[in-house]
Amino acid sequence: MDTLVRATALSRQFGQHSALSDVELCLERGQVLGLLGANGAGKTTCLRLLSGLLAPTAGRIEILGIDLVRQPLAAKRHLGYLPERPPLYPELRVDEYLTYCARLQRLPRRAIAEAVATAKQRCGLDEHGRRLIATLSRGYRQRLGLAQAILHRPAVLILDEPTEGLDPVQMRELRGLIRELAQDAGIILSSHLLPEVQAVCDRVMILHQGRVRLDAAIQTSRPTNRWRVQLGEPLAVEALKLLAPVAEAQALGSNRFQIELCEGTNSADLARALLLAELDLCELAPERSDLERTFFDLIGAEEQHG
Ligand SMILES: Nc1ncnc2c1ncn2[C@@H]1O[C@H](COP(=O)(O)OP(=O)(O)OP(=O)(O)O)[C@@H](O)[C@H]1O
Repeated sequence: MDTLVRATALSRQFGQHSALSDVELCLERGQVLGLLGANGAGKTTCLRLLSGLLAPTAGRIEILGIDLVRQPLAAKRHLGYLPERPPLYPELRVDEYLTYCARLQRLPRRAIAEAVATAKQRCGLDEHGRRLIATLSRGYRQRLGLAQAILHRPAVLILDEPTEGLDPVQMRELRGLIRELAQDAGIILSSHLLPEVQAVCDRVMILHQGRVRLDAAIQTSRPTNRWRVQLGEPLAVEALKLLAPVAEAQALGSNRFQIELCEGTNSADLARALLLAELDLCELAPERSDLERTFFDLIGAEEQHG
């Protein structure tokens, strides 16, 4: 395994407030690690520590084996960082901005034009080099933020809520780009959106009040095909098991059931089968994914909106 980031016993206090406590984190090449948590859980603090923008109160961070606190310049050479709001200058053109960032990254002068062209190409900005940043849409600003983060081809990319504020099409494109970038790098991103983490990450760390509550691989092998059904009147669960689309059924109450559908069938097949059996269907809703259930079990439904 090629370990890119290792954080041990990482903590950060703000006065008396403990924003992050005893976090252990490990990122391998090719991996996308998602930090998931409600507002104020400590995600941004964690990412700012890992990117060297904030000093830890305690603990150690190694980037490709280099101590980030003791050798910040050497370690940061391997890091690309996209903060929640990309640091853009609206009065500059895309090319000017990326050239400026390449100089800040101390890329050799002769390598700058090619690095800018490659970053633009990877982020779908080929046609936009001459545009003023002030005139870019939110999605394109985010792409530009990502382009500045990958200019120097870092081994580690740290992305703070990368799809925040994007429309669904832009979101999908950016997720595709993140997966593509992960082919030869390691990526840590934060999000408070469960589907986002499920769509793009291999591992998830759930943070709650600054502590890691779960660190686990994401199961992508089989999408859940479980549904919650409420009928107008009580029914024995065995009767449901006889319906063609139903692979498994479990009673949650006299008229409420959790149903697992057979492969190749969907909720419309289930609804049709229930109606054909002259059952009074009151509600049919997708069951929460495993990650969603875990999140709610660990953190509590009320914190989701906190
Ligand atoms: N500079 C600071 N000074 C004081 N407290 C801070 C500072 N930065 C963060 N905090 C506190 O640390 C805690 C964690 O904040 P953080 O921004 O890391 O959470 P988050 O998970 O990124 O939240 P969000 O999803 O809202 O961005 C919060 O209670 C926040 O108020």
